[in-house]
Amino acid sequence: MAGIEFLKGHGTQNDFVLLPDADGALDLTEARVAALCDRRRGLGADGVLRVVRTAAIGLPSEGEWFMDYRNADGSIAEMCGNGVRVFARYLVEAGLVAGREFVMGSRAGDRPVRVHDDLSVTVHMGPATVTGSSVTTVAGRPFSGVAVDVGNPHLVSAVDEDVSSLDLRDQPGFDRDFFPHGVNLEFVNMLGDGALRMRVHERGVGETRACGTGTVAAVAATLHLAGADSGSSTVDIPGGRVSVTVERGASTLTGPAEIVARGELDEHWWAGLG
Ligand SMILES: N[C@@H](CCC[C@H](N)C(=O)O)C(=O)O
Repeated sequence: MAGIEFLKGHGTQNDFVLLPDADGALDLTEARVAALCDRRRGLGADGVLRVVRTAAIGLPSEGEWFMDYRNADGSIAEMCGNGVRVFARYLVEAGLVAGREFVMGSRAGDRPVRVHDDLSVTVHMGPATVTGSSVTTVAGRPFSGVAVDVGNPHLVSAVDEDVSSLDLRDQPGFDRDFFPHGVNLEFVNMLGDGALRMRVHERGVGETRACGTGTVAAVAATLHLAGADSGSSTVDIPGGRVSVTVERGASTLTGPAEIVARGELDEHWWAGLG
């Protein structure tokens, strides 16, 4: 029985299983995504990127290819900034796009990308919009934060202590009335010259080593706290470094994209997950 093609990749160690599925034939249930992402009973990943033609998924986009993103728990999210870079590199290397500048679809809208000669990728991430303020609690301690919408929801807390000292193993508390669909929680140290250090607890995943949309949210939030609405910054996350520019109504994210492995899923295992 033929297997199902997969690739494994990561962007600043935010890791993904890619499932090439041009015609949208895979039945990608929540249970299958959760099993694939499980680091013991599956391949292990923070999320799944289904590579599907826009025409096959039936969602609006000018792009030929659509990033159908799922979190490790099987939930659907609107956007993934690290995933988009890995997805773009895959499209280029698989010869599925002409050239290195193209538009990809996502549930948060179209994302123009450019794959550079060194295979890092710049993504036009759209607006990063400050939507208010709220509070998160880590181990019972409250941290106030700036809420930012980057197509998906974020709450960014600038903290005085070194972010590496925070215990993010458990789900931090947040206001479910403010974030009825959940939220990604970023904790940030401002290092001077606009540089940031960040850790993140992602909706639908837990702590990850990087979150691309989160880095854009972090730059937008810290600019907001400084009374500005545009600027550029590097953001250091446990998995590496990205560069972010935020302007009024637009933002870009540049960072690495790696493909680590490719292979076939066992079809009996897949079928048994239902
Ligand atoms: N890791 C991603 C964000 C993935 C989606 C997020 N967990 C959500 O539920 O909104 C990134 O790199 O942006």
